[in-house]
Amino acid sequence: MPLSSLQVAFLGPPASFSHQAAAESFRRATADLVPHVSFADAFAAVQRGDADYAVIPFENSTNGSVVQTLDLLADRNDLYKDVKVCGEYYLTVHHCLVVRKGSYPGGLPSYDGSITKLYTHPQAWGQCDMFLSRYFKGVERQDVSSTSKGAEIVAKDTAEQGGAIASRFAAEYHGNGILAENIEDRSDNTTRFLILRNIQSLRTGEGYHQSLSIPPYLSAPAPAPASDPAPGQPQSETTHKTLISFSINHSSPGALASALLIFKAQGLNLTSINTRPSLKRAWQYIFFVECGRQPSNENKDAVLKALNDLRMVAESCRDLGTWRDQLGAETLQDV
Ligand SMILES: O=C(O)C(=O)C[C@]1(C(=O)O)C=C[C@@H](O)C=C1
Repeated sequence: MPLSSLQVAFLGPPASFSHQAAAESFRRATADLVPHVSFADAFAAVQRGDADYAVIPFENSTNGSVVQTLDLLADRNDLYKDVKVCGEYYLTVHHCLVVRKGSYPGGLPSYDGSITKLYTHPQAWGQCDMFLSRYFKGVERQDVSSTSKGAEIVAKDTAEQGGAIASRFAAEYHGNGILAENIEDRSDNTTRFLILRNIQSLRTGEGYHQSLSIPPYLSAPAPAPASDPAPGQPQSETTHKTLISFSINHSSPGALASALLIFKAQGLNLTSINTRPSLKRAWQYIFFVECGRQPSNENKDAVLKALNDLRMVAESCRDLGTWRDQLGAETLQDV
């Protein structure tokens, strides 16, 4: 029986950066890319099984973590208990100042300062700070659900002179003009997206990945090689990353230090730590720890052991998934 298309959720409307990341990361699969109005909707679609995967921004090289995503991963109300990370994708993000088609034909050199309102996703402001301070100081800013939504508003609303920060793709998709291109502070501006799946779904299990010829990083952990490597030698060059969230009793001295030492004891390399408020008590946090290991026979149970030990010292603890690093081992060591 032919396999039906994969359903891949992304933050819409079409032509958002999330759309681009979804299209690029599933380019080798037969997939329907389905827009959702919020990250929460995309998480819910994966939890319900309406979507096989979701492609969700996690952090940006200029502006840092996407807190909305961290809050959804924190899952304080147990809404997304089967949603886990199975891959990642890095997208270089170039922003444009998008305007209504036909306005400002002379471009930025002759821009007269008449734009009264700017629209974009909250993540994009901090990525274009220098350009905005130079040309749009004091102009009202309105957060919208995505960069693409901002471009759509500018195209439709003829009552005001609006501008949006969005991609060239979004400008063209919504029929806009472009006042300035590459307005991001740093030319290497990159957003890392996480690829989420439902761990209960057979359609997103490892066997399914392999039968579909979809990107290898969606089938982490990697299968063991035919012959065992020499003791101490890694099984593959690719680092496996794991994301774990936990909360601890802050009143106990050294509780956080003890929790972090567990990763070291298991030979897991900590690559990032994020926090979000627990929302149980003020000034108490949920910690998100990302750790990496080069898979070897010696460390194949390292994550499981770390989770078991963590459960002894943490108030709560959750395995949010393991996947193959897409940056490459050398780059990871440099960071
Ligand atoms: O608004 C979009 O186009 C998105 O896909 C969201 C998002 C984000 O939240 O980081 C994705 C990439 C860019 O960093 C800016 C915005």
